[in-house]
Amino acid sequence: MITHPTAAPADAGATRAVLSARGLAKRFGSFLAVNNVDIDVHHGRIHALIGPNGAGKSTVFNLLTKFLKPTAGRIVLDGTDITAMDPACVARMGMVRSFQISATFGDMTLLDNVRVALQRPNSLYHQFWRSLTSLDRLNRQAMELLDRVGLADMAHLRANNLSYGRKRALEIATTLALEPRVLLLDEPLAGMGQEDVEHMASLIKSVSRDCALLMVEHNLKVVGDISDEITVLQRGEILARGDYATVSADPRVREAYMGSEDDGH
Ligand SMILES: Nc1ncnc2c1ncn2[C@@H]1O[C@H](COP(=O)(O)OP(=O)(O)OP(=O)(O)O)[C@@H](O)[C@H]1O
Repeated sequence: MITHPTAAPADAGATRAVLSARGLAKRFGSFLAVNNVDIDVHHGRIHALIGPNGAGKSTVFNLLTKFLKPTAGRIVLDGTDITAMDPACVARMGMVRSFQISATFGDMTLLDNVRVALQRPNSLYHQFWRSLTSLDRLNRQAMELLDRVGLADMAHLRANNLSYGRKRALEIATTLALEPRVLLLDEPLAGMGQEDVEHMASLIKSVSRDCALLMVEHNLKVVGDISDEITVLQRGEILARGDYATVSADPRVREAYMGSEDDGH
């Protein structure tokens, strides 16, 4: 079945979207980079934003995370209109963006990296920081997060000593310290070898159980394996959306990717 680009997905009403955008548009001068994009990201689900180079994925990502101001449209987070809010404000509301910059400190141990993240103002654990008795709790929590991303046995290594893939797993741990309601990942698999890709893909899947997750990703094999819903952009507009079987069978999507080097299959 091919879904109409502007129609809401069939099961969109089943759970309320944590993050929702309607009629999103972005103009750079006279160039309309994004036009009339609707998107819903649900708790416990992975929504992948895909499309050929220049389709508008990063622009939509930056609009949703408030790094760009939309020319038109509305963005709602947990029922609150965040269209006019700044990135720091939406971060405090639980929208966490990862991978646009490295979030780790190379000279610090993995444990300290996660402890720093747990002490950030928008971390729910910040409140424990001041009291000495809370240090045990902080350490325990940091170790739990490292364990969750498969790095517990390296807790006392310096982050600089990690492989690229493990650094990114550490970034996930520091991101989780903020207890995101919505997690936005910008090309989380970029530059990784196959083994790291598989580890990161299963990590993303496991993380998504506790939040609403949106990722921009070029690796279509992984997108197909772990996404619950996919939005395909082309020239700034929604070309198709639905589950992987739906969008991959859509002749318009196939045509959009023809000749593209992005297909991870
Ligand atoms: N700040 C800007 N000023 C002018 N044009 C821009 C700006 N940012 C993006 N664009 C243009 O908007 C279009 C969409 O770009 P965007 O980076 O969102 O695409 P993308 O799908 O993320 O591409 P890629 O997969 O190559 O990263 C492109 O034509 C790009 O040149």
